[in-house]
Amino acid sequence: MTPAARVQAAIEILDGIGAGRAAEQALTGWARRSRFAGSGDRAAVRDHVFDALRRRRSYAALGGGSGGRALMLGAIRAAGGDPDAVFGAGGHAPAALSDAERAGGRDPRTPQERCDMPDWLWPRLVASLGGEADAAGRALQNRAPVHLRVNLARCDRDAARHALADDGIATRPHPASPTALEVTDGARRLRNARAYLDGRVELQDAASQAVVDLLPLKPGMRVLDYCAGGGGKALAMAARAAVEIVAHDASPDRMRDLPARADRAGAQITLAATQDLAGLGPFDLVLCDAPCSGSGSWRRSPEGKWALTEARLAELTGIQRDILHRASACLVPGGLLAYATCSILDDENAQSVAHFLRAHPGWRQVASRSWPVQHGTDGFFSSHLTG
Ligand SMILES: C[S@@+](CC[C@H](N)C(=O)[O-])C[C@H]1O[C@@H](n2cnc3c(N)ncnc32)[C@H](O)[C@@H]1O
Repeated sequence: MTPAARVQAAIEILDGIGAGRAAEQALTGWARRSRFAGSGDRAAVRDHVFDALRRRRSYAALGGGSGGRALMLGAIRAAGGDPDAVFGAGGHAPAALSDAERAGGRDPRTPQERCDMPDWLWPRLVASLGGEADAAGRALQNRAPVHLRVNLARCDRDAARHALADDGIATRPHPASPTALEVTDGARRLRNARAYLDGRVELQDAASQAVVDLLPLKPGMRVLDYCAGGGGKALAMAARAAVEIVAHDASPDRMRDLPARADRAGAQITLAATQDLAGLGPFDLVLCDAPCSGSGSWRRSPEGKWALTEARLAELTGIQRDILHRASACLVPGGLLAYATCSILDDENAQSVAHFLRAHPGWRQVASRSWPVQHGTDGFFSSHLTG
């Protein structure tokens, strides 16, 4: 496909997303209809689409509209390119620009437009991050790096780097965690790399790894991963210390791949349904990697930025408070309750913790840390509580 034909494909996919289709679904539908597209084409079209979703607001301002054509016109203008080299370039290129399209568009005006944030959310971001809100918003406009966790139960970081290099994947150590690598070249080869297939490395953001590094895990401890999901943190805990891990999730289906992942990593993890928790406890440590807005990972899932509403945020904080309350009942006296989110919003972080402490006299926070998204990882928060 020519570069202009890739832009036309992105326009069609963005129009599908604008009509209500999920981004992945719209991309898969296009790929099925476009057997002529090679892997390089598919990757380039995907990048166009996700770049436009991350920067939907500023591209819409620059392109003079919210449809696929306007967003891609905005993208070209934002990059300082020549729209006429793409629109009307012939073949499968987008049709030539109309006079109205040529005359339309303007620079983004407000900080929230420049940072691609919804209006309602901007004051909350400023309240959460103060002068860093702008930097965080701008960080979320860019693609996320690919981070790996080295499974130290299997090999050390240097050995993993060499094994990956043998399969054409270049990495460098990431400062956020002693287990973290950042892929600098060859990320698309990862799925077939031997070190990935045999469990020496896992895909995991460096801040996610750092959240686990902070847990005071000791051999023999009984640990509950209360919101285990796919089990990324449960696997990281298992690799760090000989602890007994029980994984739980309100939607057990989310844990369906965990047994195979644990096998691959050489880890032992017991899956538990909610009704079994009382019989399996109490635990020395309970990790609540709570459901949240995902605002710290909107580089990876940019649709979430535009889908979040005030009502949904309020619902999420309610769920987080309920989880903290329930999880605290699973601990031995004096055990550690570790709360984490991949959110950069105070509402879900310090405020959810403050609410728990107000409702549970005798409990106190013994540690708290944030990983700002503008420092090269997903935005993350963690708090350690004990009662
Ligand atoms: C942030 S994700 C967990 C990610 C996972 N810990 C990892 O590292 O891969 C949050 C999980 O919480 C689960 N969840 C939502 N509400 C819950 C509840 N009330 N109790 C327990 N888990 C819940 C969701 O199903 C989701 O899988």
